[in-house]
Amino acid sequence: MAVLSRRVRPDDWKPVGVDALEANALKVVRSADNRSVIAGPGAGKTELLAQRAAYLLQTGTAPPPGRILAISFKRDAATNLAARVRQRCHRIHAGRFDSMTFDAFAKGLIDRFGQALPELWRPTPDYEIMFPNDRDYRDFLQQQLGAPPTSVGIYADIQAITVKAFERRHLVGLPLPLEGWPNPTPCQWAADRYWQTSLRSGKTSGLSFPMIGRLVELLLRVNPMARDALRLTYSHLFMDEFQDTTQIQYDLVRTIFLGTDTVITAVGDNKQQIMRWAMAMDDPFTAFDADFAAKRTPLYNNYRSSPELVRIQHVLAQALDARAVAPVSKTVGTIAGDSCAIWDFSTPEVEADRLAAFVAAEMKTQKLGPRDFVLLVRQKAVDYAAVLEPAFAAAGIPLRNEAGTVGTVMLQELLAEEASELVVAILHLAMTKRAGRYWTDCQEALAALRGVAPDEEAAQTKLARELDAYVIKLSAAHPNPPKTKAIAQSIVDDILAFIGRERLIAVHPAYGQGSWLEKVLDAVAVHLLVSSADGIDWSSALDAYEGIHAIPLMTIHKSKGLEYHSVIFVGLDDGAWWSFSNDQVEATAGFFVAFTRAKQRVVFTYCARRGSRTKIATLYELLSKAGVQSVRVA
Ligand SMILES: Nc1ncnc2c1ncn2[C@@H]1O[C@H](COP(=O)(O)OP(=O)(O)OP(=O)(O)O)[C@@H](O)[C@H]1O
Repeated sequence: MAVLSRRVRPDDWKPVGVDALEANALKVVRSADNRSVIAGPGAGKTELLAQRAAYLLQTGTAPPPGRILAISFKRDAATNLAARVRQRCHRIHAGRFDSMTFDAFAKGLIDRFGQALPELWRPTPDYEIMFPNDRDYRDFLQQQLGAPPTSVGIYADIQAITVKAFERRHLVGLPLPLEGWPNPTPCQWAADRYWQTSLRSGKTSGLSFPMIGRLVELLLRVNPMARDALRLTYSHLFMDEFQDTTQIQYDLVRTIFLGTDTVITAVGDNKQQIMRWAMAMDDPFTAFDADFAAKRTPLYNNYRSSPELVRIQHVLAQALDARAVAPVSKTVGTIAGDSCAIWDFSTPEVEADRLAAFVAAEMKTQKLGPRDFVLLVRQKAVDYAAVLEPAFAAAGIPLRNEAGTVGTVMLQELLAEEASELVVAILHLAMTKRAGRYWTDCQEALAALRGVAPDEEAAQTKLARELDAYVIKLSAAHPNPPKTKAIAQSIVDDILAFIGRERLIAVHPAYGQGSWLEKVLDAVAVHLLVSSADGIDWSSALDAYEGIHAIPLMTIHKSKGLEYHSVIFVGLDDGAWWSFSNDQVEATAGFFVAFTRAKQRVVFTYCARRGSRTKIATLYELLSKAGVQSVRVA
């Protein structure tokens, strides 16, 4: 698609890369006020943000040196949005679009300004990121804490604090008091002890992401210079998947941007709210509309799914929101036969064989690739992978558990890490034929790392020569993919030395903190070695690294924001949905998210050996109401 580097008059601007936007989407793209966009799956919410970025940058409505900040919840959602903007905008424009996760945004701020926090709340500069779980909180409350001072309360008061309430209500539930809690209640005393232990008990502080969010909010509340710097930097703020915003994140946005000229666009879908367990607010849109005087704008189209799937989706949507409006599918149905069915199997092994055969046949007859399919499960993907993987391998389709870990890093996260992307791009350029696309990627990434602007021609040419010389040397040194961990490690180290460790850290501050860069680089080497097995050539090894020829297996949570031709949901049974009755709304929302990832087909599988279907009878009733049939397959 053609991208513009010159400025366009707002009246002449046209959507880039799509034929048209629906009327309301276009209004939001061109809006100069705060907007909340609540719309169903596939309505083009993320696309709307990409188009709005193009509009603001190409028309000069967001003039330089101002920048646009886009905050997403998941790493791959942030990378996906950045990629859509890069496709639609000239790199001079796309360079002013910062797309990151909430956690990365908060962490970047604490890394830059954290030492300006008052001593009581100041972490050590080399703090570690912690992921405490219920057991850790229970240990702290019941084993480590002991009795409070008599002025605060008695031991029984501490014992009465539930683990769930401790984190979400007391530890990070409210903005932090600058001077600490003057007359603490037993709960506040316990929270204070946890904070002080985390900040100061070891050589380095240990902080969870919610704690970092609270510290940043405090930092910006009491440090007007840092706050003003952000307000001046960002003329526009986008928030994707806003339904999953936590109170911590919302308070942070409010502290930075409330009452400023920064124009905010928040998009999301309440029916896809599946993060309440992770402290998502009950109704962030209503709070946002009230605080920021945001104008709510609905969207009515569905650009992802076929008319038949949109019809079934609407039955599910109404179970979550009785007032849901039926969306209009803008996609043509392309498959013969049922768009959705429940397939019953006698055993998980038979199920795996039949699914593998089905996918292999569909790939052949419909000319689909393995990445047009996804195997979704509710949780414990590893257990399902153990049965599914051999069956798919036997059918010639590698299966990849995206939630699996490489070293200490989750595979899905590793692939979105800048360090991993850079190493792979340089390897493609050095080791494979027809690597033109990687040339541009490498040149742009290196220019960004070295601070070379796109219009500095002499510096760009020098960089191109250096890159050229380096890839020739690298390919001569390693004609074949690595056969040992030591060689894999030495390739990664060599590339890092060329890129410049310090430069990488300067541009991506997360790598300068703790041992994260080492963990990522180790995972890159391990994954490179695993992908190079069987003496294959570089091109196949790099394809295996990126999983290009593998069918992905993932949980519903990991599938948010993604889309596939066919979704195969394995295990629609009480076993997988054991907690259904605890939070029926959130579980149904999860079911809705899974269903709505499909463009053309959804298959649910059931196998009695994994559980019955009485606890989740409501889900079966919904499917039946939508006319979905159960079929006994084998
Ligand atoms: N105006 C449009 N014209 C054509 N295709 C579009 C348009 N808007 C979005 N799409 C396509 O429709 C699909 C869904 O869009 P997008 O991912 O932006 O939806 P979403 O509302 O963010 O979905 P979800 O909430 O389910 O993640 C994508 O493949 C996107 O490229």
